[in-house]
Parts: sequence; C-alpha cells; structure tokens
Amino acid sequence: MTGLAIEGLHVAYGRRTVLRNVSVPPLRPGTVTALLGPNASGKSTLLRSIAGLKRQATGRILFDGRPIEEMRLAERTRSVRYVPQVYAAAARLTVFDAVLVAARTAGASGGSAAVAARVEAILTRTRIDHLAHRMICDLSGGQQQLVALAQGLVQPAPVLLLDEPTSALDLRHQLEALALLRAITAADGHIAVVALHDLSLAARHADRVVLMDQGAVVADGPPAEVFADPVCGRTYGVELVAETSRRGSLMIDAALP
Ligand SMILES: Nc1ncnc2c1ncn2[C@@H]1O[C@H](COP(=O)(O)OP(=O)(O)OP(=O)(O)O)[C@@H](O)[C@H]1O
Repeated sequence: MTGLAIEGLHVAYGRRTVLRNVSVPPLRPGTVTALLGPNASGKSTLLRSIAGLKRQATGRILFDGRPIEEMRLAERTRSVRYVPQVYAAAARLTVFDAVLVAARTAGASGGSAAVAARVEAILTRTRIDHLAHRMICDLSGGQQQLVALAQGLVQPAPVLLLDEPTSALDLRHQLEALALLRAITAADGHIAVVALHDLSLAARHADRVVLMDQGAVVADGPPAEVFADPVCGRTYGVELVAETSRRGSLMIDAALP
C-alpha cells in the first residue's frame, strides 16, 4: 500500500493525552494535505510524531505499508523531512551555508559543486538568492521563514512535513511558498503535510484537508467538502461560509457567532 497512513495514534506529554485515536487513511504521493485545527488541537504534535521526534503511546504510522518507527534512523531521515514552526533563527551562519548544511544533513549526494548548485537552485526558487551571503540572524522573520522553507526543500524527502511555513510571510510570499511546495510535491511524487491556520490558503493549495480538534481528527476530505461541513465552523467556534471567488478559488469567510 503506497502512501503515509496513521492508525489509532495516541500521544501523551506526561499524563496528558494530546492525540486521541488519530487515524488518517493513506495520504497519496504527489499530494498536499493541509492539517488544520484551532490552537493546541495537536497539529504540531502529530507532525512531530510522524517525524519521529515524539513517540506515540499506541498506534502506528505507516509509510508504504511499513511502520515508520521500525525504520533505522538513516532511513527515516531519508524518508521524512520536517520543517518546524520554530527554526534556528539565531544561527551564526549565512543563508547559503545554512541551506548547504541542511542539504548535507538530508543526505544530498555528489561533489561540492553539485550540492552547491542544488542550494543555488532552491534559493532562486524560494526567491532568496539575493540573501545568500547574509547572516540568518540579521534577517527579518519572513526572510528567516523562507530560509527554513529552502532548508526543507533543498533535498526533498518522500514525506515532507511543514509546520505553519507561511505564518510570517506576506500575501505574495504565502502564495509563492505554497505554489512552490505544490509544484515540487506534484513533480517528484512527494507526500506533503502542512499545518496551516489560513483556511483560504488551504482551500487554494491543498488536495486534502485533515481537521483536528482537541487531539482528534474531526473531518478529512477534499477542501470543498470539509469547509462545507458544519463541523468546521463548530471546531473553530465561528460561523464559516465557503464561497467561490470570481477567479474560481474557494474563499473562506469567518465571523464571530
Ligand atoms: N512539550 C510539551 N510538553 C507538554 N505539553 C505539550 C508540549 N507540546 C505541546 N503540548 C501540549 O499539547 C497540546 C497540543 O499542542 P500542539 O502544539 O500539538 O498544538 P497545535 O495544534 O500545533 O497548536 P498551535 O496551532 O497553537 O501551534 C497543547 O495542549 C499543548 O499545550
């Protein structure tokens, strides 16, 4: 069975259970899934569990039918790439070097010229090539977030996990970042899972939406279906209306009840 699937996952911090019986039928290669839900609903914990940074109490995470926790560290590192919500902004490294280190850590093969070419290519695609020789710690929050995106995409893995990769970006950079993620995912057949708070961005860029509430999955399906489901507004505690814009994009309008 190809894809990434989650079966009956329970995860706790100490005695507090934060993921309750989370099951997600296979996410398919070449697709982007938006992981949605209110603050503290468990999105980051789920991504960290898939990345192997948080161990589950029970349940399984299967990649192409194999439990991911049974993989050796090197294989898991090759298979799963995780871009956290909080990144190493204080690093005393230039943008180029930080992305180079990420490429090497992720197993980029080839001589130094080949890896440097990969780095240059992703800096261009994320439109931060002009920042290549700046220190990361001197960049703006949005620029630092683009560096983190470049680090995640320089050597993509079959499973790409991104935790709120657009939270610090302006409108144009949000659209560009998710369009790039989608293009890379579709072209190379990766499975991307992206935690997001912007429902309209999710509607526009995701093939599938998984909605979480209090550590459980409460809806899962194509964006138009999930956003039309009353559970979506209930989960966020707002009144939601999903409308198609003049451009044909699904837009989500929210108001307090
Ligand atoms: N290291 C930790 N130790 C203890 N509890 C934690 C830890 N990390 C997260 N939690 C708790 O787990 C729950 C889920 O948190 P998580 O960060 O997964 O939510 P989230 O949906 O990603 O939230 P947000 O949208 O606010 O980033 C929260 O109640 C949080 O307080």
